[in-house]
Formats: sequence, C-alpha cells, structure tokens
Amino acid sequence: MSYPFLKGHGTENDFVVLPDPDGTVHGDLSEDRVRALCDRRAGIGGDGVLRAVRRGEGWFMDYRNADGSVSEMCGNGIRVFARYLHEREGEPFPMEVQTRDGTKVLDKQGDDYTADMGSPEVLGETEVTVHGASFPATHVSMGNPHAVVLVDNLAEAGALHEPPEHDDGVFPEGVNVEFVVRRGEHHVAMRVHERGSGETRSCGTGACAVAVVAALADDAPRGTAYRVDVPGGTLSVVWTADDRVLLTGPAVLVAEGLTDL
Ligand SMILES: N[C@@H](CCC[C@H](N)C(=O)O)C(=O)O
Repeated sequence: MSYPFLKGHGTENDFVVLPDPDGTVHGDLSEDRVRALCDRRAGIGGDGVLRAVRRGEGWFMDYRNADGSVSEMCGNGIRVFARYLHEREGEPFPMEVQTRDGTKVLDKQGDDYTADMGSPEVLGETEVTVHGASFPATHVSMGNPHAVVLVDNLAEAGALHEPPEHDDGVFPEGVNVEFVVRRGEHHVAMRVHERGSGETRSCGTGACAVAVVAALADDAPRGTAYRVDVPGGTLSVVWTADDRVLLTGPAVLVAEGLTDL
C-alpha cells in the first residue's frame, strides 16, 4: 500500500511530512515505520516525521524523532508544517497549529515564517559531559528540554556521534544539547545534538533556548532580536516584552511522492 509524503526542511533540519487528515492512514505510526522513513540510505531520510492530522477546525502536528520517539515540539518542523498546510491544504496565515506543547500561531513575511513558540522556562544550572569533559549548562524548556552550553569554540564539543551524558534526575526523558559561541552583539552560533535524532544541521527550539540564555547573560532588553547561526543556515529569535519567544526562519518543501515504507 502506497501513501503520499512530502520532504522538507528548515535550515536543513529535514523532515518527512505525512498527510493523514482523518488520522486513519498513519494512526498506527510505529517507531519502526518512523525509523524506516527517516533512514538516509534505505528510506526517504530525515531528522524527523511530521504527521498532519485534522483536529477539530484545525490541524495537529504529530512530531516524531528519527529514532521513532515522540517530542513535544519542533521549531523548524512547525514552519515546514505551516508551509505544507498553506500550500497543500489552503490554510491561510496567520494560522494555528496544535502540538503536544499546546497551540502555536504561525505567520509568514516574504520567504520567512515566524512561529510564536510561547514562554520559555529557565529551570536552573546543570552539567553535560562529552568525551569525558564536563561543561556547565543551563536547563531551558521550550516545551521540550534543552541544555545550553556556552563555549569558546564550537569544536570543543568534538564529534557528537553519541548523546552527551546528562543528569537523569534533571532530564528523565533525555535532552537536546546546544553548544554556543558568541559571534558579535546579539549574534551567536550553535551546534546541537538532538534527543532522538543525533547531531543535526539546526534545531528551532534549540535556537530559542540559546537566544534566551544569551539574552539573560547580556541583560538584553526584551524585544532584542538575536541572530542564531546554525550549520544549516540562520534563524532569528526575539524574546518579547510579554514573554513570548518568536522564531523566524525559512521553510522549504523539496519533494513529494508516494512511499510504501
Ligand atoms: N529539531 C527540532 C526539535 C525536535 C525534537 C527534539 N529532538 C526533541 O526530542 O525534543 C526543532 O527544530 O525544534
């Protein structure tokens, strides 16, 4: 049995989109099927899957990591999801998308898409360890868990083939880890090891967590725009006076077809 799919990315954080309006096609989306779809050699390839399910008057983004695990939110994925809904399902902007982290509002200006990611939670200091070296980190929740590590050089983290070690008491469900350097005023660059997907070219929720930590360290006024460079491009993050984090960046659809995976 073949099913429609699309392939897209946001700053090269890439996804398989599975249209499933009435929830019957992929209602049984198993971890094995997600892994098969995301496999870069035997499948379509992706850092995750975005299943599009109608819910009430709107749409639910059922996000899965490449290893089949579920996450609450995906900041790059939700922009790709919004573009898919606009171009293929006729949804107008601004639009609401339901996620496991509540309803998010998305808008479009030119080629850029902005997601209102809601309020960040800064939950204290912790530590992560890579290749035997420990780094102080700030625990930030953007609906999903992040550990933000400020470093002098992005190479300090070395190869990120394995998940950084973390405190299971702080992150019982695992954690996304961002390594960040300063590039200039309100300008940072990051690498990320994503829970469930490994090192990726970008992470939208990670960029938000990083901008929040940088803004706190800088004592920057709310509303300051941070440029966050990722290996796959550039994102912009604004933490507003009313405690919303606005994530802006591209969303690209590159292919569509049928799969029997
Ligand atoms: N790439 C995403 C985050 C995807 C979920 C993450 N790996 C997790 O498990 O929380 C983004 O752009 O935010």
